[in-house]
Amino acid sequence: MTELVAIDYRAPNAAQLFTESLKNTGFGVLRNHPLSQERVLNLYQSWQVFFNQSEQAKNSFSYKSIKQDGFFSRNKAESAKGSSHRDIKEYYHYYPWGQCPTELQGITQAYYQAANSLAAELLAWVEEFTPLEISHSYTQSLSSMIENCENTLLRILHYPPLLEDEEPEAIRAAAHEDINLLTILPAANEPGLQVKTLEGDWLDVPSDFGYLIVNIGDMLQEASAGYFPSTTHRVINPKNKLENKSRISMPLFLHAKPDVVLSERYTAHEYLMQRLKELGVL
Ligand SMILES: O=C(O)CCC(=O)C(=O)O
Ligand SMILES: [Fe+2]
Repeated sequence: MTELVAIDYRAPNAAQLFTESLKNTGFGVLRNHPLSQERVLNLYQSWQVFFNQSEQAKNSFSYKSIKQDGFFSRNKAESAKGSSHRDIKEYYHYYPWGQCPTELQGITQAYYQAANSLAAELLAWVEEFTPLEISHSYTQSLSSMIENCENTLLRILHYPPLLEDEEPEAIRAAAHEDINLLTILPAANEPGLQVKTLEGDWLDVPSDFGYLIVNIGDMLQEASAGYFPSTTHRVINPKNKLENKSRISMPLFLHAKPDVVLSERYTAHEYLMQRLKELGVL
């Protein structure tokens, strides 16, 4: 794999091309997809206003450890598994049942629903093009794993401009794999996302505005006995002063219902709890 090519969501063979890309690289990039750019841009701008507030104002939405909805300040941000530094970021975990600033509730919920429906459709594409010998071992259909799941999470991330008082080894998001089944992520407003190739090189993910980046998470890797690889990715720091701006991004993490049996080793709930402990946020 040397580059990721964007697939037209509306092409007749999109489902097949997309699933092949996920299988071969852990990532798929879609263009011409139904999540409106205008809506995404509006959310970036509105959440930037939220993040520009004082710590005190933001902390009135502080997350609660078990439920995990709400604001994670920079000094509570997760450290990637195996990393000894916190990522240089702050973020908000939005669930339709969770806390949300009133002025952001309407647009955020509308986006959550649209993104959740698209993610469900993409999971159905993956299911359709899973070889039978692999899908035989799914304990239930992929589509039924997510039905009415309340754990699907919209994370709104803000990576502030660097002040140069950060720990020297800390980066915006250290190398990690996502926990869930599938992640869908509109291109952020600034570059920085990189994916690790099978050969171990870091590759820039195309960040043209309007692209949708999709990746496999650990739960789908676990449920498919490794057939679909959960790919390592990271967000690097701005390369120079000119690039040293706020960066907003908005992944939706599609989750399996807690009681879904992923494999002989884990239910979705057991797996999630183990991973949250590793990230230092439980
Ligand atoms: O900010 C990004 O582009 C990616 C964020 C990410 O990988 C994550 O939050 O899991
Ligand atoms: Fe991630």
